[in-house]
Amino acid sequence: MLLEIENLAVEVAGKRVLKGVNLSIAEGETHVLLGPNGAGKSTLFLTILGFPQYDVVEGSIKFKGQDITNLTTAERVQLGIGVSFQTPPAIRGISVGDLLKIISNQDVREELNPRMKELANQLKFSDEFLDRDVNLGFSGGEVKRSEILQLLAQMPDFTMFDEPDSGVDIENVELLASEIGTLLDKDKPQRIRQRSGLLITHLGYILNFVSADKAHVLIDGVISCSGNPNEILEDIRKSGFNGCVECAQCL
Ligand SMILES: Nc1ncnc2c1ncn2[C@@H]1O[C@H](COP(=O)(O)OP(=O)(O)OP(=O)(O)O)[C@@H](O)[C@H]1O
Repeated sequence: MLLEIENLAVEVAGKRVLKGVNLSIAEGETHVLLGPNGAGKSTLFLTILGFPQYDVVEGSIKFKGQDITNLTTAERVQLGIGVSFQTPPAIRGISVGDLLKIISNQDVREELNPRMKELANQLKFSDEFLDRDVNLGFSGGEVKRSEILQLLAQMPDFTMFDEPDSGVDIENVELLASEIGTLLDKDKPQRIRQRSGLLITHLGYILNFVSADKAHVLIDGVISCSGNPNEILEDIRKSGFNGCVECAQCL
């Protein structure tokens, strides 16, 4: 298993948000995390990433067989974990181009390397755009495309995407989905895929363009059910999260 989460309980600002989450993701797999507002989806992401305000009070997180529960965020990123944030902060004084150089271990005094320039072009970013401060005054779509560009500079083994399609128009969703496919080895046959991912989506629109192996529904801090993404989404579209709430009560 690439990622193994066992009985994870997490408190934020003194409130227990995750109440015993179990989740395993194998190499080459893409999983989807569904659930109503406030269920704890982003909390799970930020705990996997090791943000200090998310206090693990029970359970463990293993990555590539190593217990990472007490590692810093920087150590986890070095091990190969990446994230596309739902609403990333603006960074004054650091340009997108400089950030890309830092992520891809390039000297910031040098020209951005041709591979990154080409990726920036693919994501519809001009040279002038690369000189702008990260996320400062960016449109919703530009923020999302910039997050994906940073991930392409990093190429993590495991990537979490928090609502990658929210606030993005149809044309740009297709573009983003194609790059997300690159980050998840979708251009390779399933048996030789190595990169894995976990995707939060509310409406499931992105799944029309990015295939997923398994979905999980998080209700009030526990995973109430797991299974085929299309079947689970269809149930939720028909009857909302009511069925999942009943399942959660049986756990
Ligand atoms: N830093 C924080 N301080 C206080 N409460 C927090 C903090 N972070 C999360 N919470 C609370 O934890 C609960 C879960 O929030 P979280 O953002 O993880 O939910 P979510 O499932 O991602 O929701 P959404 O679908 O609306 O994005 C919410 O009640 C939220 O208010």
